[in-house]
Amino acid sequence: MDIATVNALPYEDFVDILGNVVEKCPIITAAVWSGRPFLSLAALEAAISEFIDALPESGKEGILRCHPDLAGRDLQSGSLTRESREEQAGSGMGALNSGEASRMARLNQEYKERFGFPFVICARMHDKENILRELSARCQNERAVERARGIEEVKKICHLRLQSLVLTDNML
Ligand SMILES: NC(=O)NC1=NC(=O)NC1=O
Repeated sequence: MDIATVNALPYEDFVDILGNVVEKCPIITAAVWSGRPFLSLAALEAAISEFIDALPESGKEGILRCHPDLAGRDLQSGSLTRESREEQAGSGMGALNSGEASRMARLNQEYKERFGFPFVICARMHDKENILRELSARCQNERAVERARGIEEVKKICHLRLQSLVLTDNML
């Protein structure tokens, strides 16, 4: 699908197709719909990014809380969204040994207790060793730093999800 097709989508289809580019936050897609027509995929992405940046801290933290833990309960119970399932599988979250799995669970819990929102990282850009290293390191940060870092990661996840749905302009 190219950006012209995206611009021609009725609202329902726009949200059906693009509603999960930010995990479990279709409100973001619903909000940017009124900004069409988008001159390019980059312009659509910028509209999403601007909507997120304009949110108060509570809104940003709400977006982070919509993300399932890496190698967490949702993965164990098979209730991840398709996108998250693919992302987590790709980074080896489904293939942790028992030591790695318990370390992930402990660090995720520690992170969440410290910040009040979950650790979020763009899993497609990391392997499991890197994710564990990042999680351990980022636990030491301040809340404001992690809120901003988590939102940066949300935008990377969104970028890759959009790339898989909409042809980038130079591919037309
Ligand atoms: N807590 C997370 O970082 N979750 C995730 N990152 C991804 O890239 N996909 C997820 O489900």
